[in-house]
Amino acid sequence: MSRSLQFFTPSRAPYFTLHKLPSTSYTRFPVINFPSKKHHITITKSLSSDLDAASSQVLDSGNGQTGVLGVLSADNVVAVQSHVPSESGAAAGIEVDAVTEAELKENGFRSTRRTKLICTIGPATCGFEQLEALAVGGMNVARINMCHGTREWHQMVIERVRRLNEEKGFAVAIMMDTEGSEIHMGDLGGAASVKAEDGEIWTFSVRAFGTPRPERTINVNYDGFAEDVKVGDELLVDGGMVRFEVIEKIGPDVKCRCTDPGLLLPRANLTFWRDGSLVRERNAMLPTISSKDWLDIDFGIAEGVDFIAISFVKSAEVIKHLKSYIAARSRGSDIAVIAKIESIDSLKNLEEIIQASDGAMVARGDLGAQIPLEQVPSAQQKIVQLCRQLNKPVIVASQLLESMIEYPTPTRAEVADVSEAVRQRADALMLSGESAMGQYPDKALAVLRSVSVRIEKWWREEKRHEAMVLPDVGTSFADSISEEICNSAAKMANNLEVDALFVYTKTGHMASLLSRCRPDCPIFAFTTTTSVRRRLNLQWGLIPFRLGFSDDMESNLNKTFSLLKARGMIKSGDLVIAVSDMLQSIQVMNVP
Ligand SMILES: Nc1ncnc2c1ncn2[C@@H]1O[C@H](COP(=O)(O)OP(=O)(O)OP(=O)(O)O)[C@@H](O)[C@H]1O
Ligand SMILES: CC(=O)C(=O)O
Ligand SMILES: [K+]
Ligand SMILES: [Mg+2]
Repeated sequence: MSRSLQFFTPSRAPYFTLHKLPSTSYTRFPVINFPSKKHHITITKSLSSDLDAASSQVLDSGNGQTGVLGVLSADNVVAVQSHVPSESGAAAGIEVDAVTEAELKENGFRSTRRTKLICTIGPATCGFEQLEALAVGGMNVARINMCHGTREWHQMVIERVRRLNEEKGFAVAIMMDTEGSEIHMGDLGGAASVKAEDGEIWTFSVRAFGTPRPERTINVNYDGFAEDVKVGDELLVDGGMVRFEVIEKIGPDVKCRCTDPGLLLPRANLTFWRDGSLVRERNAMLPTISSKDWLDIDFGIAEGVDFIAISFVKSAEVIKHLKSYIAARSRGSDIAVIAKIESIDSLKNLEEIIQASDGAMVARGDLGAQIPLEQVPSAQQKIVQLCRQLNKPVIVASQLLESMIEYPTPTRAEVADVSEAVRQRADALMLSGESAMGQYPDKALAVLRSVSVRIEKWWREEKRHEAMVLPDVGTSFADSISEEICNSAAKMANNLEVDALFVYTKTGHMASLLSRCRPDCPIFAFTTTTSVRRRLNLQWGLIPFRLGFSDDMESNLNKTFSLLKARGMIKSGDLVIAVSDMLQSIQVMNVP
């Protein structure tokens, strides 16, 4: 069992962890996070009881070059904390995200970020240090897209994220996104992109082309492609990023002329249109979850991912089927299923689909290829609202900061789009290409972070959030009680201007009910397992802590107060409202 200690410096971003090796004292920490000379670290007295005998040796020995703490002088200390990695039986301790803790201390907890951030991991961000930089930058969930990369690659990313959590005290959740069986291009023989110029003739075919891939050929994954398209159809790549017109069919080969030039990306989505409408022939019969997806899902279950996002969901049935499949296979661990809303069918069956899922994603990339672009914003608004009413977390995804794939600053329009999603109070925002293969993943994440914090604060201070009717979602009387308690507690929290809501929850349900109310103060969600803690990381306003607790609320509260006070996360006099799913009550109190 490794025990680690974390040190926070005044400048917030750099933090580091020391690992105790089984026999010797402490090992070096990664040079990438080593503080610059101007940071000084001290162990505060109140915390020194957290450190065992070996730690004082560390303080007295070593040299800065190798990253041993000893040479750092003893001024300007902010905090030192001990952190015991997950599931190591540290019932007495409390675990919270290292970055959140630093933020809480620096900004005071009323201004912590409420909107959660998801980063798609790709070649630009799969290294351990790159993942760590994203975690430090506020990534709550790492998404891996099964459209791209090999099984080994995905496994490596999952392993790295898990290691980051274990070693550095993060709680980054993992979301696996299925490929789905919609029509898409092949992988371009390994090229990152290819340019299609105006007027060029390209061949689209199910034929497996040799290597090197002949010029201007594109492999298509759908066997019925040549039969289903007609001469004169319009072929849209990624919903119109590049357009072709079908000019001739020769056996399995479909010849097309480029009418709107642009970059073709590996595995880009293909749709074809006839007389201004999307053509849905036999491809409409393709299964939502393909055989390959089922294998990927087995892989996700085996790896214990936290979320599985299902692409191109058409009906609630497929979600129900998947949920029972997971329940039968995943030994009690609870993988949440997210429905990606990105097709016409999913919009038709929206309410049923969301009801059956554990959350939804507004997948604007493909959605914008299936409905007219100008309908995407209203669809987004509707999905976000419905999810909140049905108490399901909702993610707004795709092209939030698309220009940052290439440029270090976003466009004003992109910032406005992000602001709108934050204003709608979606649970989470997602980066795709910006973090997977862009040049500025950390900067893109920083933009999401700063825009979220700024817009949340502005709307909160102006008190301009429109009230939303929250229909009853409880299916039993006990559920209804929990729901009423949460609604009332959130209302009281706003009226009394409390500093934080505390919720003690085993399954996370009470925490989500509070999050649904979007209260003005942050919600400290205490839960006993690391998997629930990671899952809560997707939901608006929740700061998930792992904490062992009992049925005795009095003792839970005392324990929490003293642990949080010792770590400087709350102070005497702070006003708190506490609810729990063990005891149906609302407690209002000042921290003693
Ligand atoms: N694992 C990966 N390996 C290589 N490239 C990747 C990987 N993941 C993402 N990318 C790149 O990042 C781009 C954006 O990622 P994103 O996950 O949004 O995929 P997408 O192909 O647009 O599909 P989807 O509709 O499922 O989001 C991809 O087009 C691809 O070029
Ligand atoms: C995220 C995704 O799948 C889309 O926008 O299409
Ligand atoms: K996908
Ligand atoms: Mg998609």
